[in-house]
Amino acid sequence: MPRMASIITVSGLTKSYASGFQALKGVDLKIEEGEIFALLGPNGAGKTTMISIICGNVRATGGTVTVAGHDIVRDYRGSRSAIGLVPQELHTDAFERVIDTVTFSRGLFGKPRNDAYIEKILRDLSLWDKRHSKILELSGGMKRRVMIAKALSHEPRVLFLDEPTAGVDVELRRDMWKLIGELRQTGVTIILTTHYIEEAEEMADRVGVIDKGELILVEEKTALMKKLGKKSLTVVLAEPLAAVPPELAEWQVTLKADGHEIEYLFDTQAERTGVSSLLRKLGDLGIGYKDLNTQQSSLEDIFVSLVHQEKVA
Ligand SMILES: Nc1ncnc2c1ncn2[C@@H]1O[C@H](COP(=O)(O)OP(=O)(O)OP(=O)(O)O)[C@@H](O)[C@H]1O
Repeated sequence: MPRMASIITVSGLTKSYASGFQALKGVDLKIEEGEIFALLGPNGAGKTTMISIICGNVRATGGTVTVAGHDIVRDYRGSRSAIGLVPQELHTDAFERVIDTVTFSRGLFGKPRNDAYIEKILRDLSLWDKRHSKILELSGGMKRRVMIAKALSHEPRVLFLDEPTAGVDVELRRDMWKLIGELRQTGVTIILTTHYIEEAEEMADRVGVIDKGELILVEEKTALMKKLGKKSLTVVLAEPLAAVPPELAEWQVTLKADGHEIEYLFDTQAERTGVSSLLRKLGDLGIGYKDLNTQQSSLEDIFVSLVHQEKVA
């Protein structure tokens, strides 16, 4: 990815709620203009807190944030007008018509009326034919599109999508992914929170993992998957084994499927993966096999092991 200017800079961000609970413990993060950044984390990790602070809906305890060069506290209006926020919950007046609610949203930011722009976003979001429909007449997917249209109505440079596909079916999720991909073509920077790892895997240029209020990792997605990617080799045995033979100790294999399969996890980046020596050893031991297959670990496996490591540490 070519180097781009940062559009959001978060420095030493902390948040303690009135209860004393520390939801953010000093987060530093730069978001580059034009990228799709996925913020991953388990429930309660602090994703919504962080987004709410950047968008000016929650006040930070410490640290600074700038959006498009505007400090979110000293220059709230400047930073807020650079941001479009698609919240988790759909809240919009059910009886209003699509075009009116989107036009009104733009007005809230004090932007002059621009019918051509509103038409463009409604067309981009496939809502133009529905522009005179009342929100309540729309399908769930269309309602989500209206929320995005509202968030884009004032021409923000950054779009936040908080759990854009929570609770939607697979088809609609794929639709949303396509749509988000198209939005990025318009140059808008997209930050999404998700706990569907597949979503990050599919969409993001970079991934940040937040856990217990700390950003434990920020990395380009492809580099991350390459670096931490593991493969598993499954050996389907001709005859089941009751236990792993001690001779296989150095490979750290596990028995699966009632002793019918051996699973071996290996590092794809290692010079010697140990696969061929393992198979040779099986031959030496007279352990026959019927089939072999390998599987690349997903971002999900990486995420689970990262968050798990944190818990153990
Ligand atoms: N107003 C509040 N007062 C006290 N604690 C809060 C408040 N809002 C959030 N928290 C706590 O802060 C932590 C982080 O919450 P946050 O909503 O940011 O997490 P999240 O990563 O967005 O999780 P989810 O995916 O469940 O939305 C949670 O433990 C939550 O209970």
